[in-house]
Amino acid sequence: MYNKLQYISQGNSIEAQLYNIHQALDNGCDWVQMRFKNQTSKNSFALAEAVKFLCEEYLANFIINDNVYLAQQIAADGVHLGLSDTKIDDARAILGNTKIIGATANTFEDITTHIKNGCDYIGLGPFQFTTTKEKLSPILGLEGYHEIMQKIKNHNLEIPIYAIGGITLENVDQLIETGIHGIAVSGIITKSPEKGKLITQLNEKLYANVII
Ligand SMILES: Cc1ncc(COP(=O)(O)OP(=O)(O)O)c(N)n1
Ligand SMILES: Cc1nc(C(=O)O)sc1CCOP(=O)(O)O
Ligand SMILES: [Mg+2]
Repeated sequence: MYNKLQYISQGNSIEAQLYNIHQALDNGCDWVQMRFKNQTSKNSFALAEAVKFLCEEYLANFIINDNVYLAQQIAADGVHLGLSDTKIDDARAILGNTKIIGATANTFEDITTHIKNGCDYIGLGPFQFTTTKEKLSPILGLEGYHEIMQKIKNHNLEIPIYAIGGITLENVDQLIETGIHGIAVSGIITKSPEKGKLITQLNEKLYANVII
């Protein structure tokens, strides 16, 4: 089973990214997506190497946003690809079958296409407005999640769905009720002054009904 809480990294420098990722790991996150936009290859590689080392130390999953070749180069656990990024089958050909490939969806049709193309999980969003990402797709809201999750059930599709976009602690129970597998969050963790408490609360909610 994939972990249910994915932290998407933030920070405008290598140092800021590393600080934020280290804090998230140290306070209980076990899945990091390194999202470091508009950087030189040298900077991205340097950060990725350091994050890989950290994630190994904390036994956390480590995937990279957008950059399939970087994920291959540093042997990350996988990659997350958006609707305008590298195609899933091309990424699979590069990374092989053992790596995680996540894909962004905004509609039920996006999800069925991604499943056909062999992705491992879906990031479905945006749930609500967020300043973390520019050029957001149409906001889904709770109603959008209910509709799409219902269609997934009706078509007997099985793939982990992660809600994403402006999610706060207060949204998590209602999102879980729609049938999502987990959440991918950035701002609430980066900005939290009490990361340990927040991540514990998020994990308690996300794993409340999991029988081990
Ligand atoms: C888990 C997860 N879901 C969605 C996204 C968004 O990916 P994308 O649409 O490619 O946008 P950028 O993150 O690249 O700006 C994500 N990163 N992670
Ligand atoms: C990276 C990303 N992708 C989104 C999408 O809808 O595809 S929303 C988003 C931002 C997630 O960060 P936060 O938790 O700070 O809103
Ligand atoms: Mg992308």
